[in-house]
Amino acid sequence: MTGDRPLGGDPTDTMRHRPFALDLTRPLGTAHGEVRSRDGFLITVERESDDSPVSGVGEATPLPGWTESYEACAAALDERAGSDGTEWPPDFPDAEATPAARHGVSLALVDLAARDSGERLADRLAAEAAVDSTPADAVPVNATVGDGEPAETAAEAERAVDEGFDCLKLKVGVREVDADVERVRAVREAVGDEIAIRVDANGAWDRETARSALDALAAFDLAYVEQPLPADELDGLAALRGISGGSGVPIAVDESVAVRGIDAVLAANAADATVLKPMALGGPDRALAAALRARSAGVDPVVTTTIDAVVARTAAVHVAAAIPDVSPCGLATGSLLDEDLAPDPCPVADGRMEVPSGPGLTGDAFDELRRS
Ligand SMILES: O=C(O)CCC(=O)c1ccccc1C(=O)O
Ligand SMILES: [Mg+2]
Repeated sequence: MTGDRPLGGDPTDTMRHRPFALDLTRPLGTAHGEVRSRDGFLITVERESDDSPVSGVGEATPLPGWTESYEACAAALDERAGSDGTEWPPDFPDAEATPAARHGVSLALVDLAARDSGERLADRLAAEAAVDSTPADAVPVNATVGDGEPAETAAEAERAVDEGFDCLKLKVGVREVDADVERVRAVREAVGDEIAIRVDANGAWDRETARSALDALAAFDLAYVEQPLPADELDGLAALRGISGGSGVPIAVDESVAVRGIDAVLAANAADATVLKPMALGGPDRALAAALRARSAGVDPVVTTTIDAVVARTAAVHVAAAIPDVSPCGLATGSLLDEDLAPDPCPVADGRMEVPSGPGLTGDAFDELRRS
């Protein structure tokens, strides 16, 4: 056990979970393999101690590479003591061993607590983390573009820009470096110089390949290259950064944070920016804490998900809103899912996502989910 307690939690809370399975509209090609479907658990918690029952909802959608396996997540949720409300406090899922399970449980509890006190989830999280500025009402987001042929990738990028995105994230590392360079060139030519372009290699390259990729990609004014090396290679990542005479392309980490933790990443000086997935870090509270630690170390935090369903995506929007002046986040992924648990309460317009006004995640909008 990491021993940390969730926000909220009361002896009269009862918690339940049920499985769901959602397909993507089409597979998202990444160097880590194709993401085709998202299987997870919806978690509901209810407090029935007084006349006005309050409820909360959470989501645990594991993705190996970032979180525990589906089976380990299921076991952590099944085995959690106190799920019938008779034993409290329950064994809380361990943030390092089962981050997705902990995410689901802690989200349900903090949603309940925020609904109980009439606060937006973002406001509740910011207050608990002692953030002194008021969370935003909208957060900037990037468009997510999977692997594909250069013309296909450029067309998808152009569509995103037409929809109002001014920051694009392209998956790379599925193909040879030369082929990826042509894809990035095609996108830069298609969208012009005003659009921010990020690329995400998902740990595909070794040090030599990464160095030549960064040298070749330096021509395209990239905002950053995400996870150019495998998660564990913190020293290699530090060496790739501009400060040590590299290509000048900023480096972001993602898998490294999930695998090694934010403190190891910061101590190693491994990154200019850090991607933070609440599902991989054990919950919205832990993701916000990591973002604030990164920010104070001069590392730019970016909130994304593992293509989560609407409950966890909405929670991630609240986390992003609680980070002062957050950079574009990878949260505009609802359209990648063929179906979802509930209608999306966060419209995307002009490259920004609206933060629901609450209380909790989104007022009463998930109530039907809570009852199901
Ligand atoms: O950051 C984004 O734009 C969307 C999230 C994303 O790319 C992703 C989705 C599923 C699994 C891994 C990743 C990733 O960032 O590597
Ligand atoms: Mg990534």
